[in-house]
Amino acid sequence: MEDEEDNNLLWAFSCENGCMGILMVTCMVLTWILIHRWNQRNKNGPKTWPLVGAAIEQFINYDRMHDWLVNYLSESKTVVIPMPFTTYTYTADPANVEHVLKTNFANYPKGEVYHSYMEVLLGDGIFNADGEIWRKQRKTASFEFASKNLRDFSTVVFREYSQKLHAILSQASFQGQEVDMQELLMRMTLDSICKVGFGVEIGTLAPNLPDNQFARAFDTANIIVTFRFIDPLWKIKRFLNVGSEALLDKSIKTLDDFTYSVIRRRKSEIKEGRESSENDKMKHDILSRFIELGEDPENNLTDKSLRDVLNFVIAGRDTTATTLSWAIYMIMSNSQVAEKLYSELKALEEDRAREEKVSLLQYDTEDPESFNQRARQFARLLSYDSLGRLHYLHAVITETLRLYPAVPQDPKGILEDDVLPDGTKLKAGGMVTYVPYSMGRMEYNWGSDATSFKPERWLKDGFFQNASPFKFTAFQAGPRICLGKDSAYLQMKMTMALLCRFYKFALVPGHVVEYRMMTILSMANGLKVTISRRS
Ligand code: HEM
Repeated sequence: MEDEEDNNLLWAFSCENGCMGILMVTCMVLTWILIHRWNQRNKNGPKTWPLVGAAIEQFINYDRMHDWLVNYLSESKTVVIPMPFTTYTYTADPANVEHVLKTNFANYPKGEVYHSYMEVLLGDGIFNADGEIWRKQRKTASFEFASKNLRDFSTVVFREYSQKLHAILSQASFQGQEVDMQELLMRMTLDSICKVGFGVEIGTLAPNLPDNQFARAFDTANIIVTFRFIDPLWKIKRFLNVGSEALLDKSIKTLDDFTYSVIRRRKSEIKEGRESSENDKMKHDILSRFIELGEDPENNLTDKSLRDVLNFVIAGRDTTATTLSWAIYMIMSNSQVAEKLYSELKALEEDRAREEKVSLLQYDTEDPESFNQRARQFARLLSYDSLGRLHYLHAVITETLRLYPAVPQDPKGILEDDVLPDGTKLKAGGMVTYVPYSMGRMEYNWGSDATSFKPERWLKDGFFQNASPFKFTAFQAGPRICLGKDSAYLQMKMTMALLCRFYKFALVPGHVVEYRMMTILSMANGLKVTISRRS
């Protein structure tokens, strides 16, 4: 009996001690958390929690992450966000951006992590390389992109595909059908970049909008490698070859089969062309030019490095299509801009007809035949030089990129500890990200009307004026500035000129336009519109 009482007493004591212990630990943890939170009362950026940093808040805001950053960056030009095991620094300050992208460029590479995630798709291509490998490719590619041959060839290709798009829209307008502009623009830019890059016709913009194996594999691979950045299990899945990684493997095989067969075909065509010395068989696509350069052993271009022409497809396709989608959305939402643009295009049409000594064909907006003929005539008048005269259109596209940059945030690795011009300390191994989406919306960068869509801000006496590339960062800046910028403007201006001269767009009622959280600022639900014809 006594024993039993002793045991009960012992039990009660140990329970009491246990409870006290738990209580003490709880109090200590709570005090730690309270001190941690108290110390942050004057801190810029999101308030963090011990160990997990700002991960919870970032996770909750994941789908609206770009606007989440806008809120913090409008309070402070640079914010430092602790995360589990690392720190992310985001900046919208042009001085800091110049430091990262130019002044101390060597300290901020794409980095090993990016390279390992993207290698399966991009190999060691220009978009995915650092150091000497990147430098060599940049030199060769810059030379090619500056060539008049490539520019003339691109102009012809972009005109041809804008016309194909015009024809699809014409049919939809006569039949009163809704279309998803983003989907059509994605098809157009894929077809045209495959033509410019590889010299092949993949035909996804044919009137019946066919399914295409290469296009599907390309989209799937692109989505899955992007998903790797937020999928902690991708390496295990890859090792086991299951789930998304198995699908990626299959898609890469399709892309490789296609690319290597084009390389083989193009090589033999070049050889045949030479043997028969038929100059008209000469090709101006990027792949053909690289094959020719590869004949010089100094350039050391293997089939594997020729396959990396895919980098240009990745770099140029979605960026151009999403920018065009947002530009059309901006024009729909700002009718005065649409009208000003229409006037500029009508004036150019008349000027060009005069210059070419042709009379403009009469047409009736209710008659498909004459309407389409006049559009074809206008397209023929759109040359590289005449597009250069469209200053208002240039401003419309640039203003779109200011508010809806195709690459909304661009992270860089940090090789060594550094200090940004505003005093922010950066630790080696972390990430620093310049944020074009936020930069375009900051009053401290663009004045009190920063969030308004105003193409006029880019014009002086009717002429387009550039801004510093460290403030307008849609194309990056410094030694790695986008190589396809001029080519992208050429295609966007060609397409917009033809579409905005002949059509008015209206959003399908109830259609919600919002971005999808991806590396490219695409529209989550596409851009569903109805189209009417203009006189
Ligand atoms: C609106 C259209 C475009 C936008 C907004 C855009 C934007 C960008 C940005 C932000 C980068 C830097 C990416 C990074 O390093 O993380 C980049 C790089 C690049 N872009 Fe573009 N781009 C566009 C169109 C194109 C086109 C049409 C091409 C080629 C056909 C192209 C070729 C490249 C290449 C090769 C690079 C890598 C340059 C290097 O690392 O040295 N881009 N672009």
